[in-house]
Amino acid sequence: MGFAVPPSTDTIAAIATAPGRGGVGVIRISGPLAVSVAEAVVGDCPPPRHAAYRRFVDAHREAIDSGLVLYFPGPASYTGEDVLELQGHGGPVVLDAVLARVLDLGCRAAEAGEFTRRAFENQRLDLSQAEAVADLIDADSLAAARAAQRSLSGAFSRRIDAFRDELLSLRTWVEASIDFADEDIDFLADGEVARRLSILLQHLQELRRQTDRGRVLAEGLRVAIVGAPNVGKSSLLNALAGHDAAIVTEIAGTTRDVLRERVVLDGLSVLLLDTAGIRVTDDPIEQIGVQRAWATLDDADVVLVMSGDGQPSAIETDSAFERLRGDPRLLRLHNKCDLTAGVVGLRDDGSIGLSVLQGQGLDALIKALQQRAGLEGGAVGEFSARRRHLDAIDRALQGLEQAEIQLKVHQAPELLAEDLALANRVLGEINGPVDTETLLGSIFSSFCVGK
Ligand SMILES: Nc1nc2c(c(=O)[nH]1)N(C=O)[C@@H](CNc1ccc(C(=O)N[C@@H](CCC(=O)O)C(=O)O)cc1)CN2
Ligand SMILES: Nc1nc2c(ncn2[C@@H]2O[C@H](COP(=O)(O)OP(=O)(O)OP(=O)(O)O)[C@@H](O)[C@H]2O)c(=O)[nH]1
Repeated sequence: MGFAVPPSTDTIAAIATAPGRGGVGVIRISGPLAVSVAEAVVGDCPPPRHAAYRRFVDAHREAIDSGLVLYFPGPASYTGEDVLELQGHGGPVVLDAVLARVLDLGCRAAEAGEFTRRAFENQRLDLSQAEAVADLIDADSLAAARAAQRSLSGAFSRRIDAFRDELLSLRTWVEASIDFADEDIDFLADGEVARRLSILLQHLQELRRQTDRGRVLAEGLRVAIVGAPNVGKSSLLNALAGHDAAIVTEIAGTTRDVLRERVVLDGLSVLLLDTAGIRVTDDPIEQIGVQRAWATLDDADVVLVMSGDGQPSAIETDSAFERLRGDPRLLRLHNKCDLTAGVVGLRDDGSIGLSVLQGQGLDALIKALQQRAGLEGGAVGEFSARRRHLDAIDRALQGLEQAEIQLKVHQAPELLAEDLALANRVLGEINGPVDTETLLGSIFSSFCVGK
């Protein structure tokens, strides 16, 4: 695809198991020195893909550890290069000693995510599959892990590729029609292009919905809480988190900064955001805090608006919240129902009655959040995804909408073809190859060392 990475010449090594004590600890080595490291440390290189039990020796032939050795010759390996695994005892001192020996033999300590980066560069994985490796490790619910596993095995990549094929076929057709334009056939007039374009748009919108579900699975549903002072926002946060994550007091305005808390609610990963401090203010220092709170709110998937039962919410009464009026992300909560004997749980108008103090109505809230995530009633996400992917799909959608305008309003087939090409290019960033070091760096640096 016009994107060549020079073969890696150095050999990388790292402890691949989690730091600390463990039953077994694995040292992973990838690169051209793999075979010679095996010969030096265990005396021989075992046959490919067959575990062999050996002593691991230091430079004086004294045993540091004993364990299993595995050799995967490239390209049929995780990284696509020669890979060696030394599976020893999982003690930190032992593992450090074996790693030090391997580094002495000419290997370099791997950076975070470098094994997977090599797998990507050697086309063992595409970019969204590489991201799925990290999402699988970071999964905080079984549903998230399953979705990440599906993306790792290519479920998401195939959907993107299939859509790009569809896009390409329309583009080829449009471009061919442009070439034959002087044959006096008005190809736009028969409506075929318009029909196919509208089907493409529908397909991409459906893919966007599924990608958003996958993003929520992998990254968690972002749930912000707003409301007047003292209505019980922090109490709700603590009740959902199951511990005192926020400070609860009877003094109004206790919460000063944005609090974030990741919780798993009935299998749904949720990032709770307590955005206190939104008010109209002339104080420049306060304004910074207010801006930060708004930025968090703008990013939220759901905005919980809490008021005392029977009281109007801050959205109605407080001009600072004006811009949230009518926002489809709102979910209204009426708290302190214990004081009013108001209806607890889901109400006819879609709002929810709670008594956080008595732990009532929380299950109705969790159910409503699951519904907002598109994952209620045991629905499964087909794949995991990230905000980066969603952004690319959004830009592609804009391209297709633009294409529709070119077609309907301007009847400009050349511009239409260009918009289709743009949509295709943008979607290409999802699976790569991409050659921007910043993007690759930001993706792989968030991995563990040894992955
Ligand atoms: N010991 C160990 N366990 C591990 C890993 C590892 O590297 N080492 N993994 C590390 O992430 C995961 C498994 N991932 C892997 C992915 C591909 C290949 C591999 O050798 N692929 C070849 C051959 C495939 C085959 O025989 O069917 C290939 O794709 O060509 C190995 C591990 C989880 N468990
Ligand atoms: N009766 C009753 N009191 C509650 C309930 N939930 C919270 N409270 C009380 O209301 C008071 C305020 O609760 P917080 O959770 O601090 O309220 P907040 O909205 O976070 O307040 P600020 O941080 O000041 O904005 C505390 O005394 C809580 O114990 C409830 O369901 N019923």
